[in-house]
Amino acid sequence: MRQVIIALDFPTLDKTLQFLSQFEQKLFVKIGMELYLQNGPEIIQRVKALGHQIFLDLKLHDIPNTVYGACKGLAQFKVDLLTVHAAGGEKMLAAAKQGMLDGGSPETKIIAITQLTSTSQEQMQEEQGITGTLEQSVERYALLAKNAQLDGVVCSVHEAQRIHQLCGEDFLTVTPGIRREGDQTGDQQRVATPSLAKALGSNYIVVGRPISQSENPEQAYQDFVKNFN
Ligand SMILES: O=C(O)c1cc(=O)[nH]c(=O)n1[C@@H]1O[C@H](COP(=O)(O)O)[C@@H](O)[C@H]1O
Repeated sequence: MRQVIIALDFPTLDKTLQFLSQFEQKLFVKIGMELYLQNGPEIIQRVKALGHQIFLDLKLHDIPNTVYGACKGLAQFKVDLLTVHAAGGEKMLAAAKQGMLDGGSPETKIIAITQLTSTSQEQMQEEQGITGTLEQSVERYALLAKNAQLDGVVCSVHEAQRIHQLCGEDFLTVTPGIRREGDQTGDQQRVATPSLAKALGSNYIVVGRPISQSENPEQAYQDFVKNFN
C-alpha cells in the first residue's frame, strides 16, 4: 500500500480550507501541531467532514499514564493515523495503544516517531548522546514500537527497507523529508525523492512545503503521486 499524505502546516482553519478547496479529490492529509494547537479538535472534525483521511501528528511524549489518557480521549475523533514518540519508551507506546483501544477506536493506527528527518547522525550523536549510527537508533526505536504492538514508524526513506526487513512488510513506514530534484530542502536533513521512496518500500510519503508553497498545489501533488505510485 502506497499513499501520498499532504501536511496541512497552516495556522488557521480559513487558510486550510482555502488550500483544500483547490483539490477535487479526497486526500490523505496531516494535521500537525501548528494547526491543531491553534484551532483545537474542531479542525479535525471540519477536515474530516470534507471526506479526507486524517493523520493526526501530535507526537505525544509523556509518562505512560498521561499518554494513555490522551489517546483514550483522542479515540473519539477516529483518525486514521496518530503519532507518539518512540523515545517515550515501550511502556508509553503500549499505553498509547491501550488508550486508543479503551477509547473505542481500534482502527486508528498508532505510529512511533524514531529519529526526526531533520536530525543528522552527527547531531544525534552530539546532542542526544546516542552512540552508534543513526540507522541503529532508528532500528532500535522501530523494534520498541513493534514490541509494543504499534502499527509502524515515522522514519526517513533511507531506513524504510531495513525496517520492513526487521519488523515485517505489514509494519508501516511513514516517511517525511520528501523532495523532488531541485526542491529546497529547508530544515530537512535526511531527504529523498518520491521515486526512491517507492523503490525502498515506503508505505506513505508525507509532503508539506513542496506542495503547500507551490504556485500550483494540485499539479505539485499530482507530480508526487505519479512518481510514488
Ligand atoms: O511526524 C511527522 O510527520 C514528521 C516526522 C519527521 O521525522 N519529519 C517530518 O518532517 N515530519 C513532518 O512532515 C512534514 C514535512 O514537511 P515538509 O518538510 O514541508 O515537506 C512536517 O509537517 C513535519 O512535521
